[in-house]
Amino acid sequence: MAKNMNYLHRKKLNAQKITMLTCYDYPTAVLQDKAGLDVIFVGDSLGTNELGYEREISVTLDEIIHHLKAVRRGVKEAYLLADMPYKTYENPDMALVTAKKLTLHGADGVKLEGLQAEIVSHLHNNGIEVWGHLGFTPQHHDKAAVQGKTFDSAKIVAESAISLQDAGASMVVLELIPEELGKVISEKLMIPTIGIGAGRFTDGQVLVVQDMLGINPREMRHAKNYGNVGEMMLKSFQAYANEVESGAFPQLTNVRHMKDEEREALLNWYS
Ligand SMILES: Nc1nc(=O)c2c([nH]1)NC[C@@H]1CN(c3ccc(C(=O)N[C@@H](CCC(=O)O)C(=O)O)cc3)CN21
Ligand SMILES: CC(C)C(=O)C(=O)O
Ligand SMILES: [Mg+2]
Repeated sequence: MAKNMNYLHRKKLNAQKITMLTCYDYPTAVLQDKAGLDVIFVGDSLGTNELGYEREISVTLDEIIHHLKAVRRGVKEAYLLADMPYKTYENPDMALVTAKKLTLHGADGVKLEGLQAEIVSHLHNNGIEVWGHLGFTPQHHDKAAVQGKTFDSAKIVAESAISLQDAGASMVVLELIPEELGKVISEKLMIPTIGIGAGRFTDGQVLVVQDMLGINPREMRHAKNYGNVGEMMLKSFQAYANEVESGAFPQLTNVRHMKDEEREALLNWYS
């Protein structure tokens, strides 16, 4: 049976870690689903990692939906989450229109950034599963920096997480915060926390797929490279180009031939 919110909450109760990755295309979705990932996530990091924009705020709702539909076709078991893009949840009504479009196109839940308790409760009251996102939030912060390093700022993040839970959020993502704060919030909340650069003690982890595959050349402290896929792609592209130029590809095994009489007819017609 496909994974639902109940499954994710039960994992926290059983002290089992929740696994999550971003995903922006069909073939990657098929592989992540086959690998048994719990949550497959069409984030607005689509913009910077897949579409080549400078910032996440350039991503439109139509672009998220375009990729969400492709990912949906590949996901059978995992929970499918989609980000609400920048400026698409400015008030409760607009947020509900956006969230309904995303769920209509296959999202099991939607995620939004910041302490938006009124919007979270409106979506929750309308049957939408809402994920919060606190700490460093790319839609509101220009430059990546760890949030909640002082007691006062940490308390604000922790209290915001509690407010999101009280407003009806089902899950909360914690991005770029000290490990101590990630631990405190995860212990305090009933709902599961998913960390990215938030230390070892959150209820689950998420990474951007290009970072963990080694496609993104940028080294980031919070990420880990699990396979030099970027290097494999580069080598494959170079080998292909070299073989086409040298005539080594294609070979006899790659081609198809006509039946004798058809070939004869073609050559007769040609000459
Ligand atoms: N490729 C990619 N990976 C991510 O993890 C990611 C995205 N894109 N886009 C959306 C957000 C933005 N995130 C980011 C963006 C930048 C840093 C970064 O510059 N980190 C610095 C250290 C920052 C600090 O410690 O203050 C680093 O060197 O790791 C981290 C997370 C996480 N998310
Ligand atoms: C970094 C994660 C949490 C995210 O929001 C995204 O990839 O868009
Ligand atoms: Mg995002």
